Amino acid sequence: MKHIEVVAAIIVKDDKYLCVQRPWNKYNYISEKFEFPGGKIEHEEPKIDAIKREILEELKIDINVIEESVTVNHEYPDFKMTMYSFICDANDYNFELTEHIDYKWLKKEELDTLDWAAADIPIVEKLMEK
Ligand SMILES: Nc1nc2c([nH]c(=O)n2[C@H]2C[C@H](O)[C@@H](COP(=O)(O)OP(=O)(O)OP(=O)(O)O)O2)c(=O)[nH]1
Repeated sequence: MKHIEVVAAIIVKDDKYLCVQRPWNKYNYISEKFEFPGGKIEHEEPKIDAIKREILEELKIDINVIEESVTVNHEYPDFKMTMYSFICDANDYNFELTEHIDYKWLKKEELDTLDWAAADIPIVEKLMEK
């Protein structure tokens, strides 16, 4: 089974977390689900470079990586993934959605109100217990 490595940014602003909604996808289990912005690591790319690159591409903002958070290993029906998550902030939060269809800034106790991609559940749980 295909194995992908993904980086995800947990972007924090005033104690709220940026949650973004994926567009429609042929895999119904990730289609229109909420996630943390990010994407696949390129060949031999350092993880910090990957997350900064993905957020610049997806949201058009420059983020600061504060610390690494949970690493999730998850198996979907069609592929396996390892996802590295990072707590991040930004100097300018004026982002543009270039790929996602919606976003929400939520307080930690509100995070479980969204329909998350299954791989994100361990990250959400960790944030909620902070
Ligand atoms: N970025 C991100 N991807 C996630 C999360 N949760 C989750 O299951 N995924 C899955 C969805 C996708 O199958 C995969 C990330 O791939 P992607 O398609 O967003 O990555 P990419 O931007 O590099 O896309 P592409 O170049 O292949 O179009 O990881 C998450 O919180 N953030």
